[in-house]
Amino acid sequence: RDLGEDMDILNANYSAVMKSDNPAALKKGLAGMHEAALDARKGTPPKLKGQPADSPQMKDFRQGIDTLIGQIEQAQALADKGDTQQAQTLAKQFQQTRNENHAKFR
Ligand code: HEM
Repeated sequence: RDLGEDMDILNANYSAVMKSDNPAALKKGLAGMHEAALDARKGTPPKLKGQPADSPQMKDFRQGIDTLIGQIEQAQALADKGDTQQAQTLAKQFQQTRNENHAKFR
């Protein structure tokens, strides 16, 4: 899957997460985001095409994805405890991670 596809999957699941009004839908959306983020981690932004995988910018890109993955996992832990409200509050913060990284890499 290419990075753009993973981003579209992230996006669709993020909408589902923010709109979800029941724990099952929330968990499903978070799981979808997690899977897409793991695949995105293997990708290369078109802007960085041709760079070696260990270039500073590529490392920074993966760091950004890792930040998102960490946040998703925190939200999953809350959702698993039944803390739906808290999980959604945390999910709002994904936006900042998205925006910061889009400014750099998109
Ligand atoms: C909630 C988190 C995020 C959402 C919902 C999201 C959503 C999107 C969407 C909808 C696109 C346009 C995809 C397309 O061209 O079809 C995109 C592109 C992109 N995003 Fe994200 N994104 C998120 C987080 C991130 C993070 C954390 C990074 C980097 C560390 C990132 C890097 C990129 C890049 C490089 C592109 C351009 C891909 C391309 O043109 O092929 N995104 N994103």
